[in-house]
Amino acid sequence: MSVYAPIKRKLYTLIMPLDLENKRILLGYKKRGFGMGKYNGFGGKVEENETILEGAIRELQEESCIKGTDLSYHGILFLEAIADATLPILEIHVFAVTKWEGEPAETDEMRPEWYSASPDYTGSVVDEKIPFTQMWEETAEWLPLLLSAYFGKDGSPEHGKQKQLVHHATFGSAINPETGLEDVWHGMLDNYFVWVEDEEGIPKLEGWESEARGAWVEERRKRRFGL
Ligand SMILES: Nc1nc2c([nH]c(=O)n2[C@H]2C[C@H](O)[C@@H](COP(=O)(O)OP(=O)(O)OP(=O)(O)O)O2)c(=O)[nH]1
Repeated sequence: MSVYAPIKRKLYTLIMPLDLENKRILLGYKKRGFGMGKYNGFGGKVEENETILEGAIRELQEESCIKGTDLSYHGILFLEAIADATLPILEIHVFAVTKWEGEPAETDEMRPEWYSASPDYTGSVVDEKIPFTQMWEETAEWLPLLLSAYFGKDGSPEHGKQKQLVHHATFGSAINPETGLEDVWHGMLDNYFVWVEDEEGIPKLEGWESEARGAWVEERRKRRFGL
């Protein structure tokens, strides 16, 4: 009989700078550490003495040298490496930043690069120049939808800003193409994705307290793993 034990969550931020005027997204090429060799937004661990929003603004500045002045909240990624049950679930809070001070510049950790987010964006990853195959696997599930909400045929900055997502993905371990090594954060298995307007009635995430987020993850895990 399995014994159900709630697992810990570790808080991260992930910020996607969007240039609304030129219809571009800024991605960072990670030069070292966790996720080395991949493209992603900017972000990192939330520290004890700061809010999630403060953490987002700090990490954005540390990694890309821009100071965000207009951030929109876009929900949560819950990522779970089931090959190693001792690891915490990554709870990653996603933001877009559409106004900032300063210019993006390379840091020790990240090399920022602009990619076109075409106005004809269809939500398909095919034929897009954004390097989805060199990003974390699950990003291809939600980033096209977010870009489509801002830049797609029916998209607009106002429409984009209203979108929030909940994405719960599990990974079973696979080769990390960037390192060539087996990695528990690869090999996506289950992949549950909703926009918050979804009929499942997810509460507006900004108002979610930590306990409510924890309870939501535990409920999803119980349903999935029958624990
Ligand atoms: N989209 C996506 N983002 C991820 C995944 N895993 C993962 O850590 N991230 C994001 C969350 C953070 O924005 C970033 C990792 O942050 P980090 O390890 O560089 O954190 P940090 O800057 O605080 O770390 P450090 O200075 O102590 O090395 O990558 C994933 O599977 N998918």
